[in-house]
Amino acid sequence: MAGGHRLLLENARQVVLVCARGERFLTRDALRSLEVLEGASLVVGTDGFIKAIGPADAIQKQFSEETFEERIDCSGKCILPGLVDAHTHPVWAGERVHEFAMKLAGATYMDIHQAGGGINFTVERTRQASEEELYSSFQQRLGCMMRAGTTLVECKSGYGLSLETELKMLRVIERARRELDIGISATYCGAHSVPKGKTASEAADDIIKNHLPRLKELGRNGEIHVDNIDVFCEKGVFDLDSTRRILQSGKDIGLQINFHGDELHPMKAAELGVELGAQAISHLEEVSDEGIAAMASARCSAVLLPTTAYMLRLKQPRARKMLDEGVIVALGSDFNPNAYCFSMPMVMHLACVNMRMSMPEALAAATINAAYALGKSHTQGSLEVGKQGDLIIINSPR
Ligand SMILES: N=CN[C@@H](CCC(=O)O)C(=O)O
Ligand SMILES: [Zn+2]
Repeated sequence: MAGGHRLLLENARQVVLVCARGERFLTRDALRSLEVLEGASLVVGTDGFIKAIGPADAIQKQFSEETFEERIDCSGKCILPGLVDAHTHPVWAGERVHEFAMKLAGATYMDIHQAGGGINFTVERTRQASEEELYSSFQQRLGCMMRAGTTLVECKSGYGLSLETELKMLRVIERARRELDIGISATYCGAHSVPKGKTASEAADDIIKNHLPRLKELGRNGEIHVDNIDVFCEKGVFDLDSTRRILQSGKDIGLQINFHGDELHPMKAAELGVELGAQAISHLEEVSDEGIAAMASARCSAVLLPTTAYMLRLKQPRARKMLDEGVIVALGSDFNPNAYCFSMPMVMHLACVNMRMSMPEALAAATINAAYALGKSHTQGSLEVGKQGDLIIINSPR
């Protein structure tokens, strides 16, 4: 239709752009206050991209001759960029409620892991599940995330460990990427735990010799698109050397490095990530001062996960120090059978209360900086002309 557009959002009390000058991330002073327009409207074109944002009367004049598939009166409401969840484990079968009871009785995450529970428990259940079962529960979980305002989510494999089940999980993620109205950044996390009967080094060899070449082939054929490579770099899981080998091999086939580091023990994972050119490192409860400084200068983003520290009663990651030193701080829900949280608003709230982030810092960390962690801040994470029309309207004046 000539002169036609998909959507007109009219006369919002506020349009929270987050940033307005094509910034790929926000740090330091830029986090003191975010870009906000009062009494503004926004137009999304038929291609799904933002065509105009501005004062309501100016947009009304500019588009007076145009038609829209849908118009929404946003009077008294607030428009925000869709939230970006930079870290989730959303494809799995079974549940681990008995482990929650064990933790309440005093067991640590690693006690349970070393006894064969935790990730390995979920691996058993996920191996037994059909692709259809996994897709069905995954779809429901994504629905819950969307209802809480998430429009772009990072989704990891990692409850297969064997090539067969890792590929089953990645096919499930690929299907959702094609069929559902939510943006997905897919992560291969075959090094989430060391499979029974193997050492970390043997598992790394298997990944490098068998898993990654197959992923490369499937990517080339257009069957499965994977964006990131992840490893759980932790004492008693993957040591620094195995982590280095896996991440470097993933990078060699074109994947962005985005991994779990310095969570339960100081491992110098941040230093390793910077050395390898990682886009993002998650957790970082135990990161060193040198690791923080290195991440800041390398523009390697820190994906902080307030639900994990809360659930496992860990010490909080040092968000304030990271922010003060100019690290690109992002947030993720860490949704997984151990941390059952779909909601980025809840994650922002925990980041403010428990990690002492300000509200603008938390919102930037859940939008533009989380998009940066996924290498997608050129298209998502703020409301700017030319970016995807991923947005949420909240029934609140500010
Ligand atoms: N720490 C490693 N992985 C997940 C937990 C996964 C699980 O326990 O199933 C995390 O990020 O918290
Ligand atoms: Zn995780």
